Amino acid sequence: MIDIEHLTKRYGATTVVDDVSFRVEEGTVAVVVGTSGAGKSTLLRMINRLVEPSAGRVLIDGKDTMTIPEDELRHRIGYVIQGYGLFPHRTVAQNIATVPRLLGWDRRRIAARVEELLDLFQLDAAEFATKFPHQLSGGQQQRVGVARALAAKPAVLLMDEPFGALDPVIRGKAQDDLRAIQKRLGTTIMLVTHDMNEAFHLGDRIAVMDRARLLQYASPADILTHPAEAFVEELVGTTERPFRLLSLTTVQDALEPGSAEGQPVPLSASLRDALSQLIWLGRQALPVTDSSGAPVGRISVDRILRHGRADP
Ligand SMILES: Nc1ncnc2c1ncn2[C@@H]1O[C@H](COP(=O)(O)OP(=O)(O)OP(=O)(O)O)[C@@H](O)[C@H]1O
Repeated sequence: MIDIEHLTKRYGATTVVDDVSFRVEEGTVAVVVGTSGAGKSTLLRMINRLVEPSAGRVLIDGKDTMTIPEDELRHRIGYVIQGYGLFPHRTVAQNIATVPRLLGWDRRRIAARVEELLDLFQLDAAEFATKFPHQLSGGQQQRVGVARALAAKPAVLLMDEPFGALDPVIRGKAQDDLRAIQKRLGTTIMLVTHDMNEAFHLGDRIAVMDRARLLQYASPADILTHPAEAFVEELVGTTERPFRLLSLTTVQDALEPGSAEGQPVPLSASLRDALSQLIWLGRQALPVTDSSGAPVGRISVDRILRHGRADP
């Protein structure tokens, strides 16, 4: 859990983060969005004290970060930046082993951890452990960067535009993978991005910043349906609103009893994907199946449209 309390950063007469407070609950993902120069990266970097706050404080699991030695703090908090910051002359295994080595883990424990992480990130150890960063694709480097940040099992992971350098297809996959790994490990994540789709895809909570101030901190659905200020509404994109809302809800939440003809939709699909399939196939309703492929009901255009309204 991260508690940010009245956090402020000034450079001379300029305030770049202005009295920001919010809590990131344990095991959840908070995404910080906002325009360029809003203060997002500075806010993130105050969590691990790469930037010293001018005022306010940060507590991690209730402990004031000022009472934790800086080295220890950075070992306890994973940090991933755009470009991944991999050491070019170290192999993938050596990169991943960086923090465990600094912490004095023994060789066998480090080797086991590296293998475990390569496996988790779907990188075949026999092929990748001894490669150097320049021998990897952007997507593979990105995975190694996140694996390295997670090596010492940090409770908190900070990510600054972690997918910024990836093309849209790889980016979507990397986001899905991160979400799955985060759920599995229960890591608390604070992630900075420019990309609203990414914010809605990954965030349990979204923090909207503008000109050093936090304008709103709320769930994606709340940000969409109750934007605190005109700026938030604008940032979310009014034409995108219903589609974003539909992406947040699964077929399970709009399931109707009964059956329908046609290609079935999985229960776990988003309403956006279900609507897309309904439009494409020219149907008013389609059957729904669970993960075993068994029919469990139907999904209809009418029901989906109700979920995309401002006031359902
Ligand atoms: N070391 C510094 N000295 C002076 N000003 C700084 C320093 N670091 C950041 N700033 C200023 O603070 C403001 C916020 O910067 P920050 O990088 O936090 O914004 P951001 O929201 O992350 O922007 P972007 O999305 O473009 O990365 C900017 O106006 C920047 O110029």
